[in-house]
Formats: sequence, structure tokens, C-alpha cells
Amino acid sequence: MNNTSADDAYLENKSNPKDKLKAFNSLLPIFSFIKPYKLMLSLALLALLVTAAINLSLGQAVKSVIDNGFIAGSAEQLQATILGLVFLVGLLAVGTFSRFYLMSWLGERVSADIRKAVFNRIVTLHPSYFEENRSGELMSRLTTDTALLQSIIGSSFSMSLRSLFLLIGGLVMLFVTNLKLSLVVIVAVPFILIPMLIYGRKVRALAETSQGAIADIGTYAGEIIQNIKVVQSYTHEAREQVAFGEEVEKAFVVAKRRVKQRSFLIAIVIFLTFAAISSMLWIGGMDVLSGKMTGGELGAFVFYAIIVATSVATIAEVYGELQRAAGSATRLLDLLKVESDIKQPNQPSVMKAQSSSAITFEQVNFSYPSRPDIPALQGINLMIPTGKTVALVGPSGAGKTTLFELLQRFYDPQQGHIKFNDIDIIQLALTDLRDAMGMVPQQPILFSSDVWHNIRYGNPQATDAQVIEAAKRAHADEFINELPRGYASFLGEQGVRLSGGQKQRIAIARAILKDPNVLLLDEATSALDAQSEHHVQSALNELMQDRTTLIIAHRLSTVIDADLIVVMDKGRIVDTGDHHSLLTSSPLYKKLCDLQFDKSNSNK
Ligand SMILES: Nc1ncnc2c1ncn2[C@@H]1O[C@H](COP(=O)(O)OP(=O)(O)OP(=O)(O)O)[C@@H](O)[C@H]1O
Repeated sequence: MNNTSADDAYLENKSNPKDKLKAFNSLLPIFSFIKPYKLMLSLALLALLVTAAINLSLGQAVKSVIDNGFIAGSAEQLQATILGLVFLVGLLAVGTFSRFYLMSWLGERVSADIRKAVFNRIVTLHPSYFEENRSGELMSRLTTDTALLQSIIGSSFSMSLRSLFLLIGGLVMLFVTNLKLSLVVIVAVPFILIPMLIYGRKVRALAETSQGAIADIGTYAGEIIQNIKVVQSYTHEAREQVAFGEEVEKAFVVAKRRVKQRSFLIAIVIFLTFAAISSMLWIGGMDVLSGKMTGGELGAFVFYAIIVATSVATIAEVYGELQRAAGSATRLLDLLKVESDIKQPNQPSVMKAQSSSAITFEQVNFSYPSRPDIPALQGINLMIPTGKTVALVGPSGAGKTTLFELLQRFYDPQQGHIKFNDIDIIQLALTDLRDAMGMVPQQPILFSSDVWHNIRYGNPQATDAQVIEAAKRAHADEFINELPRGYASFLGEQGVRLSGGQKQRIAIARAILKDPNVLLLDEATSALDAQSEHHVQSALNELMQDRTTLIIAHRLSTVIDADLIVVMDKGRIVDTGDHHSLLTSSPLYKKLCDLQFDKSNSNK
């Protein structure tokens, strides 16, 4: 249990009363999610009040049954009282149904809304956020944390309110029924409250650690499953089983401590409560024997005392849960507060139809946020004329992909400007900017959906005929028709497997359908066979026709056909020109050609 000291330190930190207050305050913003459902909430509260009142009135029925029925010996009165009791219980059933249904509905509705709000926020965040936060952890917030909040709102919250009503009502009825006995109960209360507060605090801290450990398990398993082929080809199954087992056991140890504290809490509260009831029965029983109170009064008193005791026990239990939920709420609401680093202009400029220079980089310097000291791009000045094809070449790590990332505003440069049709891209609405660009990545991303969905991702409004037309132009129609279910065949994770060239043609069809002004193309480095390469090349030619194109080039044919070649190295542009001039003027270009391309071709 090497977690113990860390957990204890954690508990120490949490013992500050201010922190405790903060924990419950963190639940408050949840109310803004409940606000739209005021009517449901009011109805639920009404049902809650009515059922609590009926519960309390049952005590009077008990008194009446004993005093008027048993002790007076009247069968008629007993019958009338029992009928009244049945009526009350029927009302109680209706009230309980309404309370349970409405509260659970509210819990489900609010957690659904929070899930949507969190997802809506996540998809708009800047990509570097996802480098700092593991995806498994974000998933667990969307699922586990929201599920916990749902059970809190749908059940714990209603239970604690109900118990609070019953506690207050029960206490009032106790005093009304018998003052002396009530004082016995009052003396017992602090004995019940003190352990509740001590253990409640520990339970909360352990619950947070426990949830963190569960999220770690999810992240770990997710990564292994995603990379299962690497795991198997290195025959690391057994090692991974052991490592995963250790993660699970770590979570179990924390969970065990939490469960132990919580069990103590419940056991102590129940023992103390019933010990108090027993002493009360003894004192009250003596009073009944000596004629100071009626049997019915004692019966009613015991009934109310049990109500008060169970209410206190319920509140003690729910208190721990509410503290757990405070942890989830804090994490979720923190996530809702994250702002994207990519700021949109308040008054976006209107996109110009066209200008002679499609894209201009002016003195652009950029470092990735995770590596602020290492420049990824330095002093970039580049003009890409409208309608032309510009090839980017350079050794690995030269900054070619980074240039694409900045163009799409996944990151903003620390210095300099990037202009699109002569307007600074930070003045444009992000959707306008990104709608104008089409990216075909080196590793095409397919979603686990059918071919229709995957191609239509380029333009969700496209008709079936337009999708087929795009596939034909991308030289993909033929192989799609040979798939088991044609365009309705599933691709992606659980779908049919496509070859690298086929995936690329789907990605090209998607870009054709998008019909962007500017095409960003990252050529595949993996060698395709001659026929596949021919298909992909024909598809690309179709896509590049009359379109400003920026290509990270890996093929000689692309480089030779380009209107301009930009040679990059270590984040800088070292040379620009056409193939023949660069072969003589740029030693790096010559070296790249010799290395990357077939030597005999490079002198063409
Ligand atoms: N997300 C990132 N966070 C931090 N550094 C990064 C990130 N992406 C790239 N880099 C760094 O920025 C530099 C430029 O990388 P970039 O991917 O632009 O090179 P590239 O020319 O496209 O290389 P390749 O041809 O291998 O894809 C490299 O040093 C790389 O390590």
C-alpha cells in the first residue's frame, strides 16, 4: 500500500474548511443546467413534500390503530382507521411514483445536457489541448463523471431532500408527541453527526483518487487495444497483462480504502441510532407501564424516532456521495471553462473571392507550445500564387507539416502574419478559412461508417449522385463497387480493410466533393505498387486541376510538375525555384533528389 502516504498527504490538504466549502460550491454551477427544467423540478419537489407529509401522518394512524382499535377494543374503529391507512398508503404510492419518475428524469436530462455541453466544448478546442490531455481521461469525464452526476441529481439529491423534510417533520412530531423522550433523541444526535463528518471527509478525498485511478485504467487499456498489433508482434501480451493488472490492483487498493471508510461510516451511524432508539423504548415503556403515556403515543413516538433515525442515516450516506460528485462536478466544469487558444475575430472580415496571391507568409516565426524554446519555423516569407502548384521538399523535421498546421490555424504563429487572399487569417472566421482549404493527409483518416458517410464528410449536403461523381473522378468508384456492400460498406475501425492506395482515393474523393479553393496535400511516402500509384496520381491530377495547391512532395513527378519548389531545412526556407535551376543552385535539393528519388531520374 505505497499509496497510503500520498493519500494521507492529500487528505491533510483537503482538511481545510475553506476547501470543503469550495467542494460544495463546485456543485452549484450544476444548477444552471437544471434551470431550464424548473417546471419538472417544482413538480418533483411538490411530490417530495406530499410524500414526506403522508409519511409523517402515518405515525398518527399508528397511534390511532393502537389507542382506538386495540386498547379501546373497538373493531369498527379499527376498521375505519385501517381504511384510512390504506387510502394514505395509496396516495403515498402515487406520490412516490411521481417523485421517483420526475427526479430520475431530471437526473438523466441534466447529465445528457452536460455531456453535450462538454463534447461541444471539446471539439472546438485547439489541438495542442489534446497533446496535454489524454483522450482516455476526456472520455472518462464524458461518461463516468456525467453518470455520477446523473445519479446524484436523479437519486441522491432527492433522497437527501426527502430525508431532510422527514427529519425536520419527524423532530417536530417527536416534540409534539412527548417532550421528555424527545430530549433523549436530541442528546443522541451529536454522537451520530460527529463520526459522519470525520469519515465523510476521508471518503471524499479517497473517492477522487479512486476515480483518477479508474480513468488511468481506461487510458491504459485504450492505448494497448489501439496498438494491439505492435504489442503482439513484440510478443508483449504477458508483460501488458501484468502491467495492466498492476494498474487495476492500484485502483482496487484505493477503492478498498474508500469502501472501508464508508462502511465504517454507515455501521457507526446505524449502531448509534438504534442504541438511542432502544434507550428511548426503555424509558418510554416505563412511562406506559406507570400510565404517564398511552401505548399509541409510544407507538407513534417510536415510528417518528425511526423516521428521524433513518433520515439521519440516509443523509450521512448521501453526504459521502455528494462529496464524490463534487469531485466530478469540479472536473467537468473545469473542462467547460477551457477556452480555445485559437481566438476568433469578433467581426470577421469577408472572404475575398480571389486575389493574385492565394497565400502569403510574412516573417513567420513559430514554436510548438510544448517546446517553446525550439523554433519549428523561422523567418518564413513565401508567396503562393493563385492557381499554381507549389511543392514543399526538405528533410524530416524541416517544418513542412507545421506550415500546413499554421495555414489551417491549428496553431497561431508567435510572430509574423499569414494572409489568405490578402487578408490576415486571424481576421477571418475559422469556418470560412477552413472551408476554403482541403487537406489530404499522408495517412487518410476513415471513420467507422460506410463509404457514403466517409466521402460525404467533404460536403454533408451532397446528393448520392454527387458522391458517386466525386468517387468516379477520384478513380475510386470501381473498387467501391467491388466491396461487399458497395457504397454502403463499412470502413474504418470495424469495417472492411482497404489498401493504402484505396484509402487515399477515398480521401481524394472527399476533397473533390469539398471543392476547396486551396488544396493541402501531404503525399504518401509509402510506396504504392505501380498500378495503385497510377490510380492515385490520376485522382490527384483531377483534384489539383485549376486549384491552388500546396504539396509536401515525396515523388519526383510531383516535384518536376510543380510551378515552384520550396526547399526547407530546420524550420527555414533555404531555396526556391524550379527543378532544373535548383539542381544546380541548391546543394540540399540536389542531395534530397539523389537520396529520395531514383538517381537516374533526378537528372531528367
Ligand atoms: N505537435 C508538436 N509538438 C511539438 N513539436 C512538434 C509537433 N509537431 C512537430 N513538432 C516539431 O516541429 C519540427 C517540424 O516538424 P514537422 O512535422 O513540421 O516536419 P516535417 O518537415 O513535416 O517532417 P516530416 O517530413 O518528417 O513529416 C520538428 O522538429 C518536430 O519535432
